Amino acid sequence: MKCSLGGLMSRFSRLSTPLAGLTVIERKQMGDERGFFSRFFCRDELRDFGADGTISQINHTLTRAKGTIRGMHFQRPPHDEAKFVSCLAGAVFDVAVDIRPDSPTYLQWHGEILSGENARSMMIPGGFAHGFQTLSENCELVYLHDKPYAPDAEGGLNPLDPRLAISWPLEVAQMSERDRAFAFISA
Ligand SMILES: Cc1cn([C@H]2C[C@H](O)[C@@H](COP(=O)(O)OP(=O)(O)O[C@H]3O[C@H](C)C(=O)[C@H](O)[C@H]3O)O2)c(=O)[nH]c1=O
Repeated sequence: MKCSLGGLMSRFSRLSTPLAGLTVIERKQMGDERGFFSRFFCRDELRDFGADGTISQINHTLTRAKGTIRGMHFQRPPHDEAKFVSCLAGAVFDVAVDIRPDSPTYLQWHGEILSGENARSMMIPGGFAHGFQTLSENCELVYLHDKPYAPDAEGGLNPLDPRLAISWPLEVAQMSERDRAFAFISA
């Protein structure tokens, strides 16, 4: 059964990125005088999310200060998770880093602005580290994960690592001690 009101109209647009497997999904908003309705996720249409479009966990974060960086986080295999990242309030510069050892774009990054306004999500397969910088105050993000949280399998890259050279838009306002402590990648 198609995931739409009887018709075959897709509820999402897809934008490709320079990193294979990393996709930007744009939610279509069906507006009327009251506001809009949009489908946030649809397993049938987004079956390429993770293993088979299955959602294992949904997380929600609030980041209060503009300029804060969270990341760059990942889980090691076999817990390497796909993430569907959306910003419902505020705006963030969302970044994924290719950490697939055999990838031709290994250690390359791609960034997108996600905001409540632009209705965009980053669909990130396993094999990427993820992080973001807030571009406004009080940013709320929702993450869909295709695998459960596995703290013993957590890893991270330093968001300020010169080897990654991520072009963060703002001065860094806040980072957790844990994120600051991630070692730089040796040359
Ligand atoms: C990720 C996660 C964390 N936690 C606990 C662990 C800590 O006690 C607390 C905060 O965790 P952390 O400081 O890792 O939160 P963030 O720095 O926002 O990390 C997240 O943001 C970056 C950008 C991501 O991409 C990851 O999804 C996620 O790591 O929540 C859980 O209980 N379940 C979870 O799935």
